[in-house]
Amino acid sequence: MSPDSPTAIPTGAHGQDRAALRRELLARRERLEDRDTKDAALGAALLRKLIALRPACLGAYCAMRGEFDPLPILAQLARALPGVRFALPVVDARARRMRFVPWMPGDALQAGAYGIDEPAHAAATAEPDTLLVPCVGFVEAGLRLGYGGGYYDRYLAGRSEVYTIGLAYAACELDDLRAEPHDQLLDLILTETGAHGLDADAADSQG
Ligand SMILES: Nc1nc2c(c(=O)[nH]1)N(C=O)[C@@H](CNc1ccc(C(=O)N[C@@H](CCC(=O)O)C(=O)O)cc1)CN2
Ligand SMILES: Nc1ncnc2c1ncn2[C@@H]1O[C@H](COP(=O)(O)OP(=O)(O)OP(=O)(O)O)[C@@H](O)[C@H]1O
Repeated sequence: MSPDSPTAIPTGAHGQDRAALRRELLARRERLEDRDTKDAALGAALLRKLIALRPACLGAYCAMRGEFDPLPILAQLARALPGVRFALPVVDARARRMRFVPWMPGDALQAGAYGIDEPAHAAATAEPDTLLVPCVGFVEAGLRLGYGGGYYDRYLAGRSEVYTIGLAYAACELDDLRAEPHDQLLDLILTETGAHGLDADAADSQG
């Protein structure tokens, strides 16, 4: 547990039952207070980190179920880093796979699998060098809990060069989560109160 998140959920209550943990975490996210303040703090930390990283192609996502919405930050980043490209996931639910499709702020979106918005024009495929990863829960070391589809783990398997930034709220920190063999550690996890994950110290020192 990190010092700035005294509320990390003890997994003891649920053992390592990922489905039960997911339910509790999603309920916590729905009950979050001061969402606007938290979103502003997380958005500012994310923008600062991205300007320092200077991605060529940033993979993002369209928020659902109370996730942090990164799209406003993309528009700000485009102004700060001329030439930066973006991509959004397009899900093939039957194959349980996703790929990334080029997208720029203002381009059309339409509802896709699970009701998540995706680019309306999805013929091209992009290969992001930096990826924003929505987290249902996380542990300090950079392990992430998602919705249980395994989409990000499958996408990232064999793409170890992609720099991964998990986005979460501090209330969704778990004190322990047993890694499964397919789980991919995230390089960095940003919340409204700080940085976690493999690269957290570097992020802190960049402010
Ligand atoms: N905004 C956003 N987009 C994303 C993800 C995400 O976490 N957030 N994904 C991250 O992976 C992928 C979609 N993954 C998902 C995986 C499961 C469910 C879902 O609703 N599962 C049902 C279980 C039913 C089933 O297995 O078919 C459920 O939770 O009730 C939704 C999205 C790609 N796009
Ligand atoms: N690289 C992989 N190859 C094959 N199956 C995988 C791989 N990664 C994950 N899976 C499968 O996907 C399922 C869900 O994994 P997990 O519970 O870690 O999902 P998640 O990370 O929470 O979901 P998501 O990424 O969709 O938000 C597991 O049953 C796992 O076996």
